[in-house]
Amino acid sequence: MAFACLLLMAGRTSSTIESVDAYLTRAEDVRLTDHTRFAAMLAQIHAEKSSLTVAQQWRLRYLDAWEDQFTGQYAKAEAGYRDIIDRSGDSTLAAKSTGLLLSTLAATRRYEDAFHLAKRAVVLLGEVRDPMARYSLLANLSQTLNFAGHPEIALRYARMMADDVPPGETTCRPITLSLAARYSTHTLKPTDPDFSRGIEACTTAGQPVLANAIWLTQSELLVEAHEPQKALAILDQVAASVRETHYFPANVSMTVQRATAYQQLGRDDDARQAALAAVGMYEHADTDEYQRDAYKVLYEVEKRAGNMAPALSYYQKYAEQERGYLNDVSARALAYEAVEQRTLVQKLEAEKLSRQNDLLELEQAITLKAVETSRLYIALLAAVLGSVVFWLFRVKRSQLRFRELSHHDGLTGIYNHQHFMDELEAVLNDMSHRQAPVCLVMLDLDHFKAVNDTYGHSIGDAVLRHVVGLCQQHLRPEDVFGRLGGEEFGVLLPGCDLAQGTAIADAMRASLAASPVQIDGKVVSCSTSAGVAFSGTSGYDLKQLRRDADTALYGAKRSGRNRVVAVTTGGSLKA
Ligand SMILES: Nc1nc2c(ncn2[C@@H]2O[C@H](COP(=O)(O)OP(=O)(O)OP(=O)(O)O)[C@@H](O)[C@H]2O)c(=O)[nH]1
Repeated sequence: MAFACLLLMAGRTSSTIESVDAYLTRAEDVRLTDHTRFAAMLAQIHAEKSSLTVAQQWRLRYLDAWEDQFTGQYAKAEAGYRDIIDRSGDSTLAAKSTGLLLSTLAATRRYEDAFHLAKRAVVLLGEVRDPMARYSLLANLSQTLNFAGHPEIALRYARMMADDVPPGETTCRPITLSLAARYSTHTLKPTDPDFSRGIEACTTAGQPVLANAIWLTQSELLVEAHEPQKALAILDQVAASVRETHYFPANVSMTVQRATAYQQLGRDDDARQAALAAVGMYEHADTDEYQRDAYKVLYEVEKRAGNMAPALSYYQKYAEQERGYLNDVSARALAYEAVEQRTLVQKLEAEKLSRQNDLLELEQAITLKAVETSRLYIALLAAVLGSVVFWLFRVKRSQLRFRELSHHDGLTGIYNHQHFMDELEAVLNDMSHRQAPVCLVMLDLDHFKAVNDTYGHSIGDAVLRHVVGLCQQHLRPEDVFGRLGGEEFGVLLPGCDLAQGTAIADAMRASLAASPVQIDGKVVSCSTSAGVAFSGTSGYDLKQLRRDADTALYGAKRSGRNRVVAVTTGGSLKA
């Protein structure tokens, strides 16, 4: 973990060009390798700030933020980086600022913000075209993920960097970050060949901060492996360079390692001195693994010397640091998990929304389908009902028509023989019950065969219809009129005595005789004979009445036609 802290600020080197842009580039390049010069260049360019273009002013803002971060003014640095990310419109500068803001947030223990930003940075990775900006972003992501306790992901980012080293860059940073991640996995040995490869690459690249970080990692592993002599040899070798860079984490790490190594060697005074120097490097109360290790050395040394009071005091401080450090580690892990969970929840919510949307669309589709189906059903039902009604109507009409046909004569429309007889039965029955008078009149056209023969059958039909029409003019609603067949008709006259019945029969006869039919320009004369039977003489029996009426009719024919003959009392006929 010490190595992860050591790498929270990493830089690069470059060349000299004579222009504002070149000047800014040169300042950026030397910020780590020659920080004093960088600070001077920054002051110089601020003096000429008014002549800078907008793009150059944003670059200056970026260098200012970097300097704020380097000098520990994290709030100012963060404001600067966020300003650049949000407003500069320069994707390369925004990517670089995102990377550095990541390390600033981690350094100030705002882990949740840092990991949240790391999530955005991963998205940004796909958008950044500038190879260098992408490379830097990968580096910061690797550091942040390692810091969050996910060295395996950090290692993958470091390998992505190694696979795509931009022109002008070396393998220094990928190796450094890869070693840092591997250190966190506790699988790194101090003899790993990457140490020498990394130190050589970083030294060649003029990156003393990173080269020192690798050295210090190797010595740390040696201390942990209880090989203090070898560790001290490395520390002696890098001491000057570490002091020269003024990089705080490296300086404090080197001092604490030295204290531990001395203590392992039994050089307690040197150990005490180095450990006190390490804790003295902190201006503000803080908790980290360096102080923890320093207080542990102090506690061990004082305990061995029998100084129990200071030993106890150092032990308490050691315990505080240990607790603080562990809290910090778990805070990082918790923050990382919180961001992961939040991202997961957002993703799930988005999926849920999408699913709900799908469901809604499906429901709408189903509703539409249901509406369509209902409409179809309604239409179908209406059609079925319509056809049923139509069918019923037709059936009824057919029934009525059939009844009409079965009750009525097709040519004249009056009752046919059968229905006439049925009606007669009913009416006679009724008359009989009431003992009311009733007459039955039988009509038979005279020489109708001659009409057919002379004018044809169709004119004969027309004459038949004409006859019926004329007769109906003399009949009351309660009278029953029927065609018995051919040119023979019957009329039942309820409530009529013989005289009334005979009179009606004669009225019909006379009307017929006086009304020749005009058809197709032809005048056809027609007469009828009639026989009348009366209930008063024949009774209410249909057969008897019919028989008597027929007899009377026969009498009318026989006595010359075109006349009415009635059956009187005793069965005699009267014209
Ligand atoms: N045009 C037409 N002729 C019919 C119909 N039914 C019967 N006839 C005719 O009516 C005539 C009846 O003739 P007949 O029974 O000899 O009687 P008639 O000629 O009327 O002579 P009388 O009854 O003795 O006066 C026949 O020629 C039948 O063909 C019909 O529905 N239409």
